[in-house]
Amino acid sequence: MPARLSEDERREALAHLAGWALVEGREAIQRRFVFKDFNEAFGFMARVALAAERMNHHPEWSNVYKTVDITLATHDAGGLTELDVKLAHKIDQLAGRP
Ligand SMILES: C[C@H](O)[C@H](O)[C@H]1CNC2=NC(N)=NC(=O)C2=N1
Repeated sequence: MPARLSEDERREALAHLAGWALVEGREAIQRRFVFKDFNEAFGFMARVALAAERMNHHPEWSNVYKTVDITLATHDAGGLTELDVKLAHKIDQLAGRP
């Protein structure tokens, strides 16, 4: 498991992740994705699930109809690592919203 990012590294990573924000009171990042309908939302989740499994790095997420809320953190490290940054970029790409 990679090491936690320093504050500078976190700031630098966030600067390249439009749409993602630090979670209040916790070392994690979050983003909301709103799709056209449930089918689009769930198709996206299926693609993210496959990518996450390949990386062995998994999101915390919830889905209500066409909205998917995602939080990323590296539980084993107790904070943010490069794995979260990598998965966030992959998720943006899969959502078609880089
Ligand atoms: C045993 C297994 O490799 C670990 O539990 C992995 C699985 N997926 C994971 N996903 C996330 N987000 N954080 C982790 O620390 C993590 N650890």
